[in-house]
Amino acid sequence: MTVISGQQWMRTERERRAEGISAQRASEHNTRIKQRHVIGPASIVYLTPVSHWMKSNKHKAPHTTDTEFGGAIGAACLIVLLPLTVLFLLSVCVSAEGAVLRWPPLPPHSDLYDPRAVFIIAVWISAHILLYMLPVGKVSEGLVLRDGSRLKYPINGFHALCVTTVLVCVCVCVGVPLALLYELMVPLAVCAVGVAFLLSLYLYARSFWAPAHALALGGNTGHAVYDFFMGRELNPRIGSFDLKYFCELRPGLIGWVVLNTVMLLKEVELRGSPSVSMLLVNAFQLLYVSDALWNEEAVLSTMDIVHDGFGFMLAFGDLVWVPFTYGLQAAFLVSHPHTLTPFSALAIVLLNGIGYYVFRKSNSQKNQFRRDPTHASVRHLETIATATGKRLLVSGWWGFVRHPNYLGDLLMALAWSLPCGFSHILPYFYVLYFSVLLVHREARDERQCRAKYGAAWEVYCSRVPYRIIPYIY
Ligand SMILES: NC(=O)C1=CN([C@@H]2O[C@H](COP(=O)(O)OP(=O)(O)OC[C@H]3O[C@@H](n4cnc5c(N)ncnc54)[C@H](OP(=O)(O)O)[C@@H]3O)[C@@H](O)[C@H]2O)C=CC1
Ligand SMILES: CC(C)CCC[C@@H](C)[C@H]1CC=C2C3=C(CC[C@@]21C)[C@@]1(C)CC[C@H](O)C(C)(C)[C@@H]1CC3
Repeated sequence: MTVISGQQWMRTERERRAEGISAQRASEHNTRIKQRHVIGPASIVYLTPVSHWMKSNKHKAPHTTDTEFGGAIGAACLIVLLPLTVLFLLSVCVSAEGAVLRWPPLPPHSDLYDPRAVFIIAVWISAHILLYMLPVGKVSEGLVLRDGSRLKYPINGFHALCVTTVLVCVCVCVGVPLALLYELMVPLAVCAVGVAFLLSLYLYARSFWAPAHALALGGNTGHAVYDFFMGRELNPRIGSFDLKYFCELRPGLIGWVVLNTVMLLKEVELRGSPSVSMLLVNAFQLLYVSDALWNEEAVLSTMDIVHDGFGFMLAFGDLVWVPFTYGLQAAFLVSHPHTLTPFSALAIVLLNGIGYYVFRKSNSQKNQFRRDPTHASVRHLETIATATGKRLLVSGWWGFVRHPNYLGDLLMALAWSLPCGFSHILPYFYVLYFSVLLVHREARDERQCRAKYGAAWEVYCSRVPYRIIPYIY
């Protein structure tokens, strides 16, 4: 066991910086507040293996003891069930007779694989690797890592989206039959699942060569299946190419809107013109993806980049789950047309607009506050001091609920489903899954913040009692 002075964790962030201790390590110092046993007025004993490792042995790999998703058994089930879920949802979506409780016939073996799908996925990923490596846009630094270093990231995702949009427009103008991809949805998804598995195996294998400080604190239990799922290495890179950052925002997210366009083209091919519902789903989701890429730098401080290892969960999430399930509404509308009244279309646009406003304003307010708390747009806001030296906002958006950005995101999710009507639950899959994801994510973040900020977090919770939905949750 390691014993440190009781005052050590109370130092301000500036003092720690002066001593060359990273912000992340500083916050980990405070994480220990929760885990300490005071055995005398000025001494603290750390009990968890992770904190013990951090303090006493920088060169040994972390050993994770807290597991999520039901541990190794839960992870094993998810590794099998998630790809099956994607195939099931796609099969139901593209079949006009299919329903959640009336399964369409399973696609024959031969329909699962198509060499054209392999070619398309290979070209798609290669093109985005090239676009990522183009020396355009600025280069930003990520948060400080455990070893005190900061990684550099290219901020050119929006360029990649623009180039892709131009290429898609050119293809449409010169008559490339993009609508054909609709028929290839299942083999494309199967191929993407293959890529996610291969990538995760590579990530798992290479993590054994990574230095201890490069491992994520959450994915190192020593149990192969669990660690494969959660990811052992935090920021795996080949040279300066960051695999996690690349996958998080490029092939999957941009692939999602391209597949939406394919659905729109297919609808035009079948019915002569796009429906209002299809146009709304396409426009809303394009806005969401454009926003993510326009604000690409903000992703560098998300939980996924800062905290989570890169394993099957994120590889599959980024490369399969996002492109093939987030746009189910558009796929659904191709085989289940739905006509909206002008009034309901207007109401849905309004709902998406409100959701987007809350999502963007709250995310920007926090990002601005974290970057520069003295900036004119945030300096008037009321805050609480914490022992880490960082402050917590208690007015403005973050004084409304503890996760206003999740609330906005959920309102948008609902607006993406409503254009499909109420005949089927399938278009509501995203909003249902997303509610579960955000409630789980909120609980994870809450745990981390409580450990990081201790008493200050309790004060924040009493000042802002609702997590996501005012007066409800
Ligand atoms: N479409 C999708 O599938 C998904 C979308 N998202 C979206 O991504 C966005 C980012 O979400 P996520 O990364 O989960 O987390 P958040 O952007 O909500 O960030 C949480 C962090 O914000 C800081 N924070 C919390 N409360 C305060 C406060 N009162 N004042 C100042 N800082 C505070 C804390 O970090 P610290 O104090 O260390 O700065 C906390 O850890 C959200 O809009 C979410 O909806 C997320 C997941 C999936
Ligand atoms: C397959 C599992 C059950 C769940 C996998 C979860 C992932 C799909 C999501 C985890 C966090 C994500 C984020 C976005 C997309 C979904 C995943 C990868 C995000 C890029 C979407 C666009 C937003 O504007 C954002 C804030 C940039 C998001 C960041 C988190």
